[in-house]
Amino acid sequence: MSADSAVVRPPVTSSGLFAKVSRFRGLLMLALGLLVLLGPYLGMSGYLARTVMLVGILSLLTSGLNIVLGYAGELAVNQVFLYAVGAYVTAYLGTAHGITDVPLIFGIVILAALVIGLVTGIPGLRLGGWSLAMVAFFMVIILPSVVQVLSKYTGGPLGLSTPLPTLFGRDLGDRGVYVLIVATVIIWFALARNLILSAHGNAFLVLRQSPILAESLGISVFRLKLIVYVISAVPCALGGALFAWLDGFIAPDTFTFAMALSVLAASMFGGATSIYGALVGAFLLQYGQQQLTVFAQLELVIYGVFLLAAALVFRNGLTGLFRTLVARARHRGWLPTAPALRAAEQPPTTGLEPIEGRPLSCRDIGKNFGGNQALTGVSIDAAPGRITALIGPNGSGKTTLLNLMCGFYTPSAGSITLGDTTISGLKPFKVARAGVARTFQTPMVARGMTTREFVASGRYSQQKVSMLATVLRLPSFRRGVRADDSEALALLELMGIAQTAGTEVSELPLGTRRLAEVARALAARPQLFLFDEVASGLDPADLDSLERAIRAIRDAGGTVVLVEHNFPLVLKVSDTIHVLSRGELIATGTPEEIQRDARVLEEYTGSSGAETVAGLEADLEVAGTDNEGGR
Ligand SMILES: Nc1ncnc2c1ncn2[C@@H]1O[C@H](COP(=O)(O)OP(=O)(O)OP(=O)(O)O)[C@@H](O)[C@H]1O
Repeated sequence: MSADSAVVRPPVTSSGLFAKVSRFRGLLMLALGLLVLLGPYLGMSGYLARTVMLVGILSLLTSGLNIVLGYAGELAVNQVFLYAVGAYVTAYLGTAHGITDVPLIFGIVILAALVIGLVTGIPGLRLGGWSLAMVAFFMVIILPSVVQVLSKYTGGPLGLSTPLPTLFGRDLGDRGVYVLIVATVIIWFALARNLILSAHGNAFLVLRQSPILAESLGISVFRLKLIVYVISAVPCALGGALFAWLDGFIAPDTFTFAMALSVLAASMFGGATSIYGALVGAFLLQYGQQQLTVFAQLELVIYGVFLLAAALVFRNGLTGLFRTLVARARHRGWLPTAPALRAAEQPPTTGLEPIEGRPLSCRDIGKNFGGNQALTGVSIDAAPGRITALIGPNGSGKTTLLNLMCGFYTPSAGSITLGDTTISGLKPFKVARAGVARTFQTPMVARGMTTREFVASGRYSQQKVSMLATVLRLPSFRRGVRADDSEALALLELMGIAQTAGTEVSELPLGTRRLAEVARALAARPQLFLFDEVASGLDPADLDSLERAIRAIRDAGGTVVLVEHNFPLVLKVSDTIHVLSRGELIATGTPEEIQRDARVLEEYTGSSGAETVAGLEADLEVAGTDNEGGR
């Protein structure tokens, strides 16, 4: 199915207040930004202008933390270090070398941020989680010592004065600095918004919520986290340069641990996963600081209270609270609901474009979990254009074998090949990129994405639209969005759930989520499909859709491996069935052969083969029910 032949992007059907506000939200934000930008020319007081500038600078730092915490899930609170680097580089170049040109300084500062991001991020992210958080804390703690050691350049405890910036040789006065700061903030948030509201932003969401899902989408978790971490350094360093120009003087006591906490508090209070939450949080913190003298005396205590309040009362900050209230109001009918995406007015798609399935071969596979021998000498094959089922009682090793096929486990013995490629031992994201897609026993979906976006995320590793094209909204970005949309909608239609395209995927019922997962797997256009108990929890209508989809994949030439407890489905769709018991392969055959296999009947029913097929089905069905929602 090509993007072009697929379903046309469905029209938005609702009108009214919501649609109008959504359509003009970008314009409203821009108008608000312009109003603030022109503030000094419209009679804004000097005090208010300074507040706006400080809020803007703090929001840049908070935005840096939001990106790394809210989207990469890493508590890297090193924004103040990068802020200091930006400020000192600007001050030093201005005083020692007379370099004050804004684009040049911005270029140097961004480069410095990227280098520091890479140098600290590579080891920090390799160690992961708390180690990275410690590296980040450590960077802030050692800051005064670094300033002292480099006092020849930093002025040590005495600080450095900073000449005013120039733009192409012309001095920027106080108003010019104001415009520069506000314009930088507006541009940064516009670019950040473009990145977050894109396939890359959706990949960030998946990355934070489920590294396992990210890897099975072909995303290198380490690489993407590093990219997010490095990007997050940029606004912090720019904020430092702007602060140096704003105050005209910098000293080590500006870059304190308390400031690091204020950035964390602003992020928590505004909402770490909201694009504009950084502005809300920064405004509250900065305004509070200026208005309440008690703030100066009890700074750390107040930040602590802010953090506690954010953690206990509204975990996604004020913007999250706002979103929840709006959702509730919509639910109760007090506000118009979001525009529903209508299924395309076309008959359901019944076929797929040809898939170049490749043969899967597992040879003498053994898997040992610290003394627990989960698999021993298992050899199975799965051919393109055929459905190969893997059945067996609970604990017989089916999921272990599936996890070996997709790289989540490495075999203790034996090897797995897909066509000519040995995939055993490869990292999961490399196996995914080699052409393997899977679903999970408990569907893995990311919160904050529509079903359409979730299905399109299956295409991410083939994504050819760069982050640069995305933030600048170049034509290639728009082409990518159109292709993603039409492909995702066509696949949702194939699964019979096109009407859910605009619904939050994590809110779908279990059965529909399973079908969305199959559509997501299909979107990756893999050669090998691994379905892990995909039928459990489906009602008859969903089961029909699933059966149709599995057959469509087979008929298109895909290689399908089905781990399943739903025996009627297995019997209906499979070409070959492998039966595992206690980690060993006990039978291989067609559905008819397996139904008559004495060893299989004995394994399932405990008898020597006299039991009926109905008894076997019943046993397998019970096993399926027991297992539902297992992992
Ligand atoms: N990560 C792990 N660590 C230790 N043991 C494991 C691990 N994963 C699986 N096992 C063990 O391997 C054996 C096979 O488990 P597996 O989940 O593959 O069985 P299964 O056939 O998929 O069962 P089910 O139908 O219940 O999903 C079990 O004894 C299980 O306890």
